[in-house]
Amino acid sequence: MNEIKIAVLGSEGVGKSALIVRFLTRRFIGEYASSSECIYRKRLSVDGRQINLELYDPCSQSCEGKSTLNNQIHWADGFVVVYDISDRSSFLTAKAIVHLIREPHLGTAKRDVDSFIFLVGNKQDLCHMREVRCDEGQCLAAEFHCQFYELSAADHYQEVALIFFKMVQNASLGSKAKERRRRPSGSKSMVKLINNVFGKRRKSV
Ligand SMILES: Nc1nc2c(ncn2[C@@H]2O[C@H](COP(=O)(O)OP(=O)(O)OP(=O)(O)O)[C@@H](O)[C@H]2O)c(=O)[nH]1
Repeated sequence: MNEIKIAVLGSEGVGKSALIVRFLTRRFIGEYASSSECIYRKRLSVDGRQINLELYDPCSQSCEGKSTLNNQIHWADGFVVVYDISDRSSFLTAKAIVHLIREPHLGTAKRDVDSFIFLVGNKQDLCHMREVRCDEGQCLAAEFHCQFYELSAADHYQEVALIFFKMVQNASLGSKAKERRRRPSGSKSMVKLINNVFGKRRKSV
């Protein structure tokens, strides 16, 4: 059984939890608890192989047990780096994160050869408020050898699912015999995910 670890990174409010919840439950809820970092687990069958997927959703706000970006980078096999197309500062943060992931000093070969980065411009449904052009995302992705997607967690279940499946597929091809490193604290099952979505502090759209 393969284990694939994917970190979903990006600045506060870009829709990291929305993307993960959309993938895991097919639903866009619109309000997500964000007071703690967590890992969601899912078992998948990809190309006939059983995969134990772990999805890391960091806490952007200050909270106990917060892992550093460096730890997140060392933990993950692949990265979904998210920005909000209607928020230029989130694009700059995404750029900094991608840069950091590609930094040679952070890495071992795992970072340079095996790591996969998908750059995702979320909230495409807010294109009337767009601050980041699509070609800017494409250029950044090309510069850092990432795959690029622009979508809306609110509107596009199929695209969201495709991103995670592709990432798992890529990472599973490159993940054989990888050493396991420190993992961020916190862990949530699907039951806790549901509680998390429905039961905690709410944020409005
Ligand atoms: N219009 C629109 N809103 C979205 C979309 N994705 C997420 N949102 C909204 O953006 C807000 C933030 O979403 P979250 O998923 O909590 O963002 P996050 O990146 O996990 O935020 P933190 O946990 O604070 O880091 C919520 O109000 C979501 O409903 C989208 O595709 N379109």
